[in-house]
Amino acid sequence: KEAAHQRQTMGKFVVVGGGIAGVTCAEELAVSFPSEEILLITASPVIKAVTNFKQVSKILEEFDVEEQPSTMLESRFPNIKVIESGLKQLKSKEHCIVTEDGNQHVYEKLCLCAGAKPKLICEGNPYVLGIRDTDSAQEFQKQLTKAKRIMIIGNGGIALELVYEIEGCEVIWAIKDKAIGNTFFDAGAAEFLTSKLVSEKPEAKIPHKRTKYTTEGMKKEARSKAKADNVGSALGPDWHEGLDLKGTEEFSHKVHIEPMCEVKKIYLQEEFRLLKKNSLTFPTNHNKSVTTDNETWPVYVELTNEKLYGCDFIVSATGVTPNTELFLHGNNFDVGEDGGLKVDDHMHTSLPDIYAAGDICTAAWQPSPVWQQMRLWTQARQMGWYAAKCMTAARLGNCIDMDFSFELFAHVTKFFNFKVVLLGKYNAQGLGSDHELMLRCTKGQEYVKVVMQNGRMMGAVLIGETDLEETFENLILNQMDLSPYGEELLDPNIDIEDYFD
Ligand SMILES: Cc1cc2nc3c(=O)[nH]c(=O)nc-3n(C[C@H](O)[C@H](O)[C@H](O)COP(=O)(O)OP(=O)(O)OC[C@H]3O[C@@H](n4cnc5c(N)ncnc54)[C@H](O)[C@@H]3O)c2cc1C
Ligand SMILES: NC(=O)C1=CN([C@@H]2O[C@H](COP(=O)(O)OP(=O)(O)OC[C@H]3O[C@@H](n4cnc5c(N)ncnc54)[C@H](OP(=O)(O)O)[C@@H]3O)[C@@H](O)[C@H]2O)C=CC1
Repeated sequence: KEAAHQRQTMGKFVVVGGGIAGVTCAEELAVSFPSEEILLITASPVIKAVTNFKQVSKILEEFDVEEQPSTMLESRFPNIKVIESGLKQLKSKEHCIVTEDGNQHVYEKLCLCAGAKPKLICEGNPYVLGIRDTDSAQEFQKQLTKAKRIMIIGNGGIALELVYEIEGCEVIWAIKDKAIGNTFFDAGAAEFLTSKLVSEKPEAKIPHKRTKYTTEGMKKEARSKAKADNVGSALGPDWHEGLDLKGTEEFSHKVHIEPMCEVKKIYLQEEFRLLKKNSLTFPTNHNKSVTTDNETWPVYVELTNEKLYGCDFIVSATGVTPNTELFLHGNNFDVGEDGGLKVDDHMHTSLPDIYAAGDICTAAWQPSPVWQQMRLWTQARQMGWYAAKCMTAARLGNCIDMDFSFELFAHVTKFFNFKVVLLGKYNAQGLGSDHELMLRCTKGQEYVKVVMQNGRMMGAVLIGETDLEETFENLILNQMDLSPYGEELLDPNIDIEDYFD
């Protein structure tokens, strides 16, 4: 009977997910097959579009991101049809998917781009927030306007951005490591940035790109549906620019770092009262000694260093888990250690005619020695584009080489108002002890680190306006023997661009 309600539609190329990976994939397929209908199925009422794309160098790229109603995508690409409905079931043996609206769609080739969700330190606690999409960011902002003190757990991208942006609220930042920003920096770079964190924030920020949210005209009920299902697309560059991240107090910046610890236990107010333990006040420069806090807080966090703090709420900025659960049901996908769908060097999963791209997938090919997967906006775009190219080649029976963007890891972003460029094995990941570091640092201005192995450049961290990215990108790509140049490589008096011209 249910089947009678289902309208069977035929689709050749079907893409699931309206984030940057899915949209890029659908766009590229639409260009390759202009006379075919490409189906984009997405649970969120808005899609993410890349605009103002700029190739900064061979591999480094910059772009703006716009959140747009799906009709805008359909008008730009008349052969893309967006279906605003969550995917309910994947029947890989039958080459068919079922959406929540009850319809079935038969695919010839399918690309799964359903992203990831925050990996929270504990599920179901109303005082533990994760940040992923526009709705969760707005919820965070709403809670922050009423907060005097919050706790941030995690030491990656989101935590780094938040501790710098939040004003008028005490922030206790608990990290597992000795130094801040372990996913992006070593201790040296962390020290360079920490000095910026403890000094005043500058009045004028450097101009930069921002995410625009053009949600006007979007159906209200559709947005609240996405919110209830927690399936919005991930935020991206400068996501916090549109949000006023201010607590209840008048001071600008108050961050206390608790290094080398994790969360031991979280207590709600009543549980804490029964515990009959003392919590601590916010440590300040003037008062580093341990003092009992007399305030009552909605939630308390006990750390593994035995310190106990009360706060208004906790942000769990502790990484992401790929959204694979639904697809694994009844389908025997190979899954990576991080929970992503394993893909080969053609973005193909272990199941016939199913591809995956972006945060949902785990790169399971033998990577170039200077590339690694990170769940980033840029990689989501590159993977979505390349997956479409591979799907096209498979349909036409053509061979296709791995895209050049996977030759070298390259990421440009901004932390603490500094431009940050990461290239190759920027933290000597996987290089063992057989490598050397060269450093150049001018406090408050720039930090340059290169990772060398056997005289070859393997990676670099460039913080500030160093203008070195293009040259270093080339040096890493061409693996030239740089031993004759020694320390001169970072000599600020030598114009390195001319040197290697
Ligand atoms: C706060 C924050 C800041 C970030 N900042 C940066 C940054 O500065 N630079 C950077 O490079 N990266 C950044 N990232 C990471 C970046 O946003 C992600 O890596 C990237 O957006 C992933 O894109 P995606 O298309 O794979 O997934 P997503 O953007 O998560 O999109 C997944 C899509 O799938 C849909 N979907 C999910 N389940 C279903 C289903 N069952 N049926 C149908 N559709 C479904 C969703 O609605 C969504 O449209 C940030 C992430 C966050 C959370
Ligand atoms: N500017 C940029 O490029 C930005 C990128 N992003 C991206 O968005 C995604 C989400 O960001 P985010 O959540 O910060 O994820 P990240 O993966 O960047 O960082 C997660 C952090 O949480 C730590 N962690 C993991 N589990 C625990 C735990 N149980 N207790 C304490 N710490 C823990 C990790 O440590 P360990 O590594 O030791 O496990 C790591 O420091 C990431 O893919 C990130 O790359 C986000 C913001 C900005």
